[in-house]
Amino acid sequence: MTTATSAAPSTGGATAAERTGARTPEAADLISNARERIDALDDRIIGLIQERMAVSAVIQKERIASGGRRVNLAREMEILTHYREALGKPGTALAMTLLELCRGKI
Ligand SMILES: O=C(O)C(=O)C[C@]1(C(=O)O)C=C[C@@H](O)C=C1
Repeated sequence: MTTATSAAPSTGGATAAERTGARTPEAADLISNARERIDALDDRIIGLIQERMAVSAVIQKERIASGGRRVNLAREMEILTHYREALGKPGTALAMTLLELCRGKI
């Protein structure tokens, strides 16, 4: 087994081991590739959240213009349940954060 000590010029001279915490070049390679996929997924997730915020703003504007309130708690309960059923308890926290991003703090 070789150790992961090769320097990476594109990242300020840190070794693959330092960048990834791996102890072999093979592990460092796998981790680097998987991190690229995670970065790409995070970019898509952020884009989807921004799209969700825009759609939510359309709904809220229309409801307020029609004389209604910004917030619809019954709908928020449906969303919280949806996320909790899909992701467990942390899903509820995630949905609450999404709702805060979309309608502000209440
Ligand atoms: O579905 C609505 O009625 C919305 O206004 C959208 C939304 C959301 O972002 O999901 C935002 C605020 C409401 O309190 C409930 C849900």
